Amino acid sequence: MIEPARIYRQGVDIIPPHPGSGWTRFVCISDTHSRTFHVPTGDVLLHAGDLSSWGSLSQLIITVEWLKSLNHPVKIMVAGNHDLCLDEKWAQPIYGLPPEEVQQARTYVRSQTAAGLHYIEHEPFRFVLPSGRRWKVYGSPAAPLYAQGSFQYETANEARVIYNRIPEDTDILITHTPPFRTLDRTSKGKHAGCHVLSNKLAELRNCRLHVFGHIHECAGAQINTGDPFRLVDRVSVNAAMAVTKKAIVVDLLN
Ligand SMILES: Nc1nc2c(ncn2[C@@H]2O[C@H](COP(=O)(O)O)[C@@H](O)[C@H]2O)c(=O)[nH]1
Ligand SMILES: [Mn+2]
Ligand SMILES: [Mn+2]
Repeated sequence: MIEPARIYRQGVDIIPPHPGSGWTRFVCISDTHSRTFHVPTGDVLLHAGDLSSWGSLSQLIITVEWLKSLNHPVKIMVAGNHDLCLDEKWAQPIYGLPPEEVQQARTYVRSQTAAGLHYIEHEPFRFVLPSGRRWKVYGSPAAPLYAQGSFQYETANEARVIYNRIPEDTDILITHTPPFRTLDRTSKGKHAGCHVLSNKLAELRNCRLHVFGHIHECAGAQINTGDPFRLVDRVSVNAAMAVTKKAIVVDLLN
């Protein structure tokens, strides 16, 4: 029997050649914080936020220019709580950024599609690969409030409004925060993921891959199997690179 998902950790596992047109290779990264890395090739690159070190446009540009230089045919990024220059609500009060710089940053990230790089913020993105496989992605930069930062929510109600926007037929979910109790344990032993998001995931019965980051010290991947109410198994990836410096590669059977 062919297993529908295969997971490889850069630098730990030997990553085999692309398994062929019946598969899609996703390269998952997150929390690069204005640092650049060597990452494996693949069909689709997914970045789950904390693009910049401390939220200025110049720091964001370092990441975006690096992502543009990578040769994955489709590249998708969301922001995170560090990416203040993209957040109209908090860039000014927290960081003192003028509204013009926020607009400049938002226009800049949205204008990279010619390089195959797509910025998504609480919205779906659909694409078709040369193999003919269509994928339905949804991306959100949100995370529970922790210190000051961008795109954070304070209450479960706010979280519900954010995550209820995810379409039921989503195949690939990218969020900055982990869900509660999935690869979300901090070095102090706290599960810092979002309860509302973990409840929402139970409803996303087609979701094959969930990529997130944020909790740097819990990077890794796992397959959630065995739930009789799910239509497909889901691969969960905490792709944070801040500690490991390594990407996680997931091959999904088309
Ligand atoms: N106990 C919690 N720790 C958290 C939370 N969010 C982040 N963190 C810790 O900070 C680092 C770095 O996160 P970053 O967003 O600043 O890059 C992370 O690895 C955790 O150790 C939280 O909600 N609760
Ligand atoms: Mn981070
Ligand atoms: Mn973060």
